[in-house]
Amino acid sequence: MRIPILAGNWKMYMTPRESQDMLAQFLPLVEAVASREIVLCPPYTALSAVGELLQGSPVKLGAQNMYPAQEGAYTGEISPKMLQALQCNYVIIGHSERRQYFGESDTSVAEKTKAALENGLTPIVCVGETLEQREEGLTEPVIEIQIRRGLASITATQYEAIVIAYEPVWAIGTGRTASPEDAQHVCAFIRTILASLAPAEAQKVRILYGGSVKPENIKELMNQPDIDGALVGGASLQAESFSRIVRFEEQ
Ligand SMILES: O=C(CO)COP(=O)(O)O
Repeated sequence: MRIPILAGNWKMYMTPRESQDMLAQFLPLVEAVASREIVLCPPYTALSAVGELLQGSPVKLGAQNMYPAQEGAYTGEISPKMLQALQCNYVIIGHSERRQYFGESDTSVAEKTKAALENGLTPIVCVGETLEQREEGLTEPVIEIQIRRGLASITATQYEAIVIAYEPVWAIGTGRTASPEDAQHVCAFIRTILASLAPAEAQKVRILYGGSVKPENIKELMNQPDIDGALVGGASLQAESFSRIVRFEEQ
């Protein structure tokens, strides 16, 4: 039984003050919700404020990125040790925006995934094809390479502790969601690759879908057998829409 995860990626939005306002509305709306994990990934500058507000609530804290070393002369970077000190449980690794704008590669994804696990953080490893790749029929090979290379640094038993997010690049922030069937198809494909890498753990790995998830489409996505949750961008910034996504059965 895989416990669903509904995770909000706030990207480069939300000051500490704005986060406070959002949480004041959001937390009462989700406090009674059981049998799922709720995760918020604010920007670094709001992690501390959000972490304090989440104490005693069922909502967990995640970061959007990290550097794969404990400390050192890496100006501008944040380490797993620093995230741990703020009681972060999750960290997003290899988001397509980081790959596209900041030169992240499958190699850096592999290093960061390993470092996250070694430091007790659950990595949410992002994969996804571009529109061009999809139109050329390359979705499966692209995803397969991202998974095999991005997870190359971990052992089979560590698979149980990772989360994968399938985020087709063409669906992110575009209002264009993958159909539930298309998303299911790719998530099932991801699980077959995981099964070839870690046969005993593949059924336990949570696979999330991300890309224009909204209250209106979450229920159908969650009804798919291989979709175990969602990684939500824009719709996680408002208490009303994200709480409805968290309470997906009621939509
Ligand atoms: O990139 C995403 C989450 O990581 C998805 O963003 P949107 O939900 O805004 O499309």
